[in-house]
Amino acid sequence: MTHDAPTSPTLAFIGGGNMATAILGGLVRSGTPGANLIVLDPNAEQRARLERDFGVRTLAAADATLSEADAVVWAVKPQSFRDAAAPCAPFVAGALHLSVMAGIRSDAIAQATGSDRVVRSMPNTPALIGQGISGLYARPAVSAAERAQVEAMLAPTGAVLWVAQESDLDAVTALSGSGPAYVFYFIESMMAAAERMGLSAEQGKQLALATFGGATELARRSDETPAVLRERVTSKGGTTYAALTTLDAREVKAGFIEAMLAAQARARELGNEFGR
Ligand SMILES: NC(=O)C1=CN([C@@H]2O[C@H](COP(=O)(O)OP(=O)(O)OC[C@H]3O[C@@H](n4cnc5c(N)ncnc54)[C@H](O)[C@@H]3O)[C@@H](O)[C@H]2O)C=CC1
Ligand SMILES: O=C(O)[C@@H]1CCC=N1
Repeated sequence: MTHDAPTSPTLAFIGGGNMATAILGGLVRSGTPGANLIVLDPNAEQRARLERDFGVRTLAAADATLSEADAVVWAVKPQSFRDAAAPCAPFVAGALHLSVMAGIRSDAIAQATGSDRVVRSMPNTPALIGQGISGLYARPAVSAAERAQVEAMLAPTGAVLWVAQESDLDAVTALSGSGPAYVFYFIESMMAAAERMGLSAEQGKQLALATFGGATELARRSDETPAVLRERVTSKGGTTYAALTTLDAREVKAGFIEAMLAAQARARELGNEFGR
């Protein structure tokens, strides 16, 4: 899809790091002209990279250029939000705001920007290849058309899932936001085991990636639950049984659930530290 430059909204990104790059890449690939994208980042290397790769306009510090933005995307670390927002606020009170920051509550964003039109999202890094999923929450002041605008902005990065309560985003953060790291952790473990069993790390990686990809696709296409699909792999007294019995003896499932609850608690804590 291509947009005509005059009708394409102008978007300003505050912070031009990993997450901003993932979203910018999707927008540019799907036809948003670089001239309609403004990125504010104090880091000169980030600015040079984004100008070169996407043809965006960049700013080293907040100025009146930001008032051109129909929507502002907040993509700084939660710890940097307050410092980043203060100099931008005079220029962005009339805009729609989309945040990808973990933990920072929409109250805090509305207060810091002077705009009640705030959508919070929690994307994940597969957004870089268009296979992410973002949890989304909109404050009541956000219109249906603006929700659709946010969906269109995020569409090139993958799927979206709206939640009705803002607190649900802490769970989304623990699941899909941090989730790619759990999958990589699992793949690393499989690769380490492969080496212990005499395969090369490369062979281990090939087998692990194909297994993850295949099992995920099977679960997606099947009408059965993941539990039933697991049982189908597990012959009584067989190899999978031996593996799963060991995982259960080590209480890996309970440990995993505890780990995700810790991530959710940390997301809440960030909100308490940096939100209102
Ligand atoms: N990395 C991930 O998997 C995910 C990250 N997030 C959230 O995305 C946000 C950004 O994370 P990343 O892109 O990974 O971080 P990053 O460190 O790659 O990018 C942050 C950027 O902000 C810039 N910056 C610092 N101070 C600034 C200021 N005052 N004004 C403007 N720009 C400033 C930095 O120079 C840097 O380029 C975080 O709030 C994080 O919670 C959300 C979902 C997933
Ligand atoms: O670890 C973090 O805080 C961010 C949020 C989700 C993924 N990375």
